[in-house]
Amino acid sequence: MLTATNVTKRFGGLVAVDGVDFSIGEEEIVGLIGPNGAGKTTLFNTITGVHPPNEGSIDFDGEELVGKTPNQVAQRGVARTFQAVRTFNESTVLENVLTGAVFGNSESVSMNEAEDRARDALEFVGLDGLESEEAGSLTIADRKQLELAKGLSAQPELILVDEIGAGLTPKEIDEITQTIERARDERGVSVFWIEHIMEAIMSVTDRIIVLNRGEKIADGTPEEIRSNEAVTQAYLGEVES
Ligand SMILES: Nc1ncnc2c1ncn2[C@@H]1O[C@H](COP(=O)(O)OP(=O)(O)OP(=O)(O)O)[C@@H](O)[C@H]1O
Repeated sequence: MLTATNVTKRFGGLVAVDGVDFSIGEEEIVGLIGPNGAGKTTLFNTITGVHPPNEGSIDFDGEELVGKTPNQVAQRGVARTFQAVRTFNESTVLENVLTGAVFGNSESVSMNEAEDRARDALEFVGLDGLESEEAGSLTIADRKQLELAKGLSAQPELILVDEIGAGLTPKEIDEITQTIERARDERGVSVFWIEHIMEAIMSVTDRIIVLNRGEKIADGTPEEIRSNEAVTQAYLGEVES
């Protein structure tokens, strides 16, 4: 579905992402981990057109994403949730999801259809009944589910999830993990997921990609990553520095 080749992103003299190759398959949940500053968010930004790579290509179902604007990438079927929750707090829960349903779809969607998709996404994440609440009044956990609903309302083929577990209790992390797994199982969505909370990412991913200082240092099943020497060293380096 998505095949990235030699993706490189520089900021001045800093190579934030350095010649990275990876792929995401149909209905696959792939984790993206690595110490702080490893280049994870930058890699997401290269996919979504926010920071196009200086080199490399990103093929999505036979189409080149490099050169497309963030809007075009979204409309092509790649949704994204953000690390810092970006809800419009004064707007209602339904209005928040409507923005995803209207702007994320490639075909032009009527307002009625957008509202149906938004309500459906809210039901999917368990926020039905809260449509008229102000988004700012939701708990952190519910605001994270709302972020997922915004992404899913665009009916994407791939959703990029950025550190959705931060600040949640173990039970809430479990719930959000289940929503992500159901998105794959029931809606056929592929997931590329940055997460620092290892238990969450180890439990549901098919594969994990590890970045360190911009380079891909491992790509394998959770079991393989757990016992990978280079990965252990990268995280130890982080603790020591
Ligand atoms: N817009 C930017 N301009 C300049 N440097 C940047 C920019 N965005 C990121 N960087 C640098 O690129 C490197 C990779 O940062 P990035 O945010 O991608 O890492 P990360 O793995 O997502 O880290 P974290 O886990 O802390 O979120 C860092 O050294 C960072 O300072």
